[in-house]
Amino acid sequence: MAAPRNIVQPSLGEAVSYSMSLSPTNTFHSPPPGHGSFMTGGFDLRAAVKQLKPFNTEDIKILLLENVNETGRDMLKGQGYQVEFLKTSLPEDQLIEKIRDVHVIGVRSKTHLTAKVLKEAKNLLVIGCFCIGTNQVDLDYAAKQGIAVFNSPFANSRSVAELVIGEIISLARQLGDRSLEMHRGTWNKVSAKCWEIRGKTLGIVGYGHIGSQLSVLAEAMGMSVIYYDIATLMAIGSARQVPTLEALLEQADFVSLHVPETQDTANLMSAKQFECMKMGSYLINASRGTVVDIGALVKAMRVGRVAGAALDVYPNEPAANGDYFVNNLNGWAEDLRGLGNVILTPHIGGSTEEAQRAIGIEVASALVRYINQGTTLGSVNLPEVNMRSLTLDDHEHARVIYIHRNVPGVLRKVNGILADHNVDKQISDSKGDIAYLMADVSNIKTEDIKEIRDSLDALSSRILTRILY
Ligand SMILES: NC(=O)C1=CN([C@@H]2O[C@H](COP(=O)(O)OP(=O)(O)OC[C@H]3O[C@@H](n4cnc5c(N)ncnc54)[C@H](O)[C@@H]3O)[C@@H](O)[C@H]2O)C=CC1
Ligand SMILES: O=C(O)CCC(=O)C(=O)O
Repeated sequence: MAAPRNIVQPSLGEAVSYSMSLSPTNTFHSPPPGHGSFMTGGFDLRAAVKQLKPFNTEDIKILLLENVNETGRDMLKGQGYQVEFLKTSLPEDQLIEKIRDVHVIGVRSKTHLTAKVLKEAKNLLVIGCFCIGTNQVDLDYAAKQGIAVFNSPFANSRSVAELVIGEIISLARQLGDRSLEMHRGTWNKVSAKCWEIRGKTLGIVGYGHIGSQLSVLAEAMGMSVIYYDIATLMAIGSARQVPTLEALLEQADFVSLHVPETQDTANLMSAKQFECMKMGSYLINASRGTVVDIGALVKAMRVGRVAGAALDVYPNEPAANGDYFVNNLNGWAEDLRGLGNVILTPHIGGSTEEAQRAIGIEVASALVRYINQGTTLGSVNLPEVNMRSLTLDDHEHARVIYIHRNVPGVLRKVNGILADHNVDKQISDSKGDIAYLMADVSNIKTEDIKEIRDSLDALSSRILTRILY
């Protein structure tokens, strides 16, 4: 069982500001800040939001890794937080050194926030994954430490789907090879084994945000779409769900993978699955590197079972740009580089200006909301609890946030502590072993706040107490 953490609470001080500016040229495919429920957390605010404080905002230390977009950086800096920004990920030893000190960390897909790393993060309140995938974070461990995790669930989905459409055509026409040959000075005009994609069958594995978006685009290009998913999902357009992965592999000319990294998806495409694929079919993987057994893919390509592949993700990816796509990192790298009609990209599926700007804003907004207001709306590892913001009309109010182990009798004890105060509103929810309670208390004096905090901290169920006022 995780021990309760003692967050170093920054000193009492000035209120925080909720202002932010946006470039008028930005296009958003996620709801922008200030748009309906996005910033207000589902509530239509009629009165001015009260700026809550337990801290000087400049006491909040944020570490942003992996070149998080400037929209997100600016928004966090605009709050007055201390923001350190690095373009790359960090090796584990350096990450551990840095994470000891910070209240917030922002990462993308390459920074592994394992239990070993998070154990050292004594002050960490919240993690922002500026991407879709959250497999790089030990979500359970984080929850047990009371560390909230937020991501951006669909802001780069369209970018991935568009990349895949480009790759389907490129593989069918062997564009990568023709272009390489021309770069080397060779004119090689061929039509053998080059195809139109019209009328071909695309098999999508994982029909979530990206898979379903790809389905729409592929049908618009004249393809037939089938999909396999562990959930029964509504087909979009004329797409058709098939009952098994094998059924999909037997029918598809192009197979595109869009599943998350889980225990079940490790080596989802292995020797047995390649044998089920049609002779001369194509594979695209822009999900996670662990989903494909690449050694088995190389073999399937050498015997012509697979006529081309586009890979955007790899089991081991380097922390920074450079000459890293070699066997030291992944044992089969040279084999892949030697094969014809293989498109290799450095995990750029979500790397567009549009996606990165939208992700920056979406995740930074969630972080600001969590730090300043305590609402967990959109958290991937804590129960989602949302309460309307305190307004300027709410004098002498405090917002009590108590993250605790989900064990019997806690609410009775918490309500005992709050019993002599006027609890205006209270919400509690649980997710597995963890529960999150928020209560707005009125007619409260500064000395009451300390007493409430000390009493809550003394409960055996406590993971983390925060009081915003
Ligand atoms: N290459 C890149 O830059 C990017 C890669 N990704 C990756 O793509 C993945 C998918 O993204 P979304 O579509 O947004 O996720 P999503 O969560 O919306 O959809 C995933 C779908 O996969 C299904 N699924 C899960 N396990 C499965 C299994 N064993 N077999 C079949 N279906 C299974 C789920 O039921 C769900 O419908 C992400 O988890 C991430 O790892 C996401 C964005 C960018
Ligand atoms: O762009 C990135 O850093 C990661 C994209 C990705 O794989 C994701 O969003 O899950």
